[in-house]
Amino acid sequence: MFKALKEKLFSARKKLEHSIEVNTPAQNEKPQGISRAEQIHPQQEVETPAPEQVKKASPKITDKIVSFVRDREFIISEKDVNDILDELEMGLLESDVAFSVTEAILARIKADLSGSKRKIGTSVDSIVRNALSDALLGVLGEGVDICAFIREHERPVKILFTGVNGTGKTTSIAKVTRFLQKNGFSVVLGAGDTFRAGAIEQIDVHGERLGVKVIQHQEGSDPTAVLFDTVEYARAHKIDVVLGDTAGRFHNRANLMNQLAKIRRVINPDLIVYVDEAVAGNDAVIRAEEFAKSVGMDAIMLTKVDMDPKGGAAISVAYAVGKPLLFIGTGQGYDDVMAFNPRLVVADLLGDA
Ligand SMILES: Nc1nc2c(ncn2[C@@H]2O[C@H](COP(=O)(O)OP(=O)(O)OP(=O)(O)O)[C@@H](O)[C@H]2O)c(=O)[nH]1
Repeated sequence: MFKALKEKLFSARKKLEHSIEVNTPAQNEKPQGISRAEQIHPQQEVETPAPEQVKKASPKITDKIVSFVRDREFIISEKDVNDILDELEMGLLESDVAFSVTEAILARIKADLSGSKRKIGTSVDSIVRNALSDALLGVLGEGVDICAFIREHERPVKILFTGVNGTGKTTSIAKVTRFLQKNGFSVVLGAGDTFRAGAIEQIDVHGERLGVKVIQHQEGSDPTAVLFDTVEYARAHKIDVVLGDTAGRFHNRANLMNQLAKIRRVINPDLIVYVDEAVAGNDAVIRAEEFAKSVGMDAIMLTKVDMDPKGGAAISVAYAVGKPLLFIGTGQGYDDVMAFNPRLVVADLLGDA
């Protein structure tokens, strides 16, 4: 996942480490006797003992100087990081990370690194890695534990899927069904996309394969009525979760937008999940922003992450919209779905997974 983005982050990480390494004493240099004091950078205001004093120093004094040297701190200058951050900025933008998100990542790294202090003996690698990790987590947010969310809410929990046509919404509903089943929840599906020809049949096929009931009406019927019946069915059969399909829509289609407003009013969903595809890159982020402004959403699902080496949409969308990325689709099979866990994703991006 995110091969290109990983390479850019890796390159920036190594260059930052090198820059800090050459401008402050090397991490692996162990203070060796008294001569170590002489290696201290002259700007660091260390009172370097005169060589003759050092020669005469008792072992105890020598130990003290060595430990003093080891505990010295070196300030990492803005210069050490600036050039590399310019390069990282280009790399992030090329990977389709949104401009505002790129700026937020860079600002955080800069704030964390420049002016910070590095002690002799601390690893440059961990300083840089932590700065990148914090910056990425800052834009990815905390994520959502969907299973905990369902447990904490009154049943049935109503989750509505909406978004742009043709991005894999129906397949995603099937994948989430499988995910919830594996986590011990019962599911009923509502065929609320009554607008697109074939959509009802498509979700019906998924329902049959997954062994879940699909509530459906005629093509062209009122989706609110379908979803209302789905919620009633769930109540009557003590089903944990209602997953409601809705017609894919663009924010400029007034009739479909009004329909969605009606569904929200009547069904009162616990979560509205906006679905779009990661391969759309920055366009997906812009669409999500527009959708959030015009309709509103509670969480996001990005499909086709497996086909997107850049990773920009997945990194950007939660920050851009101010809502968590809930799931990512990672293939065409029912099991190809991951609950989005920012910490695991960052560990993977920085090569620690
Ligand atoms: N590689 C990959 N393909 C996916 C993923 N999610 C969906 N697809 C594929 O995308 C295609 C379209 O998915 P559908 O669920 O049929 O969506 P749609 O019919 O285009 O339209 P809507 O349901 O309205 O979004 C199908 O071939 C899916 O298998 C994913 O995460 N990765």
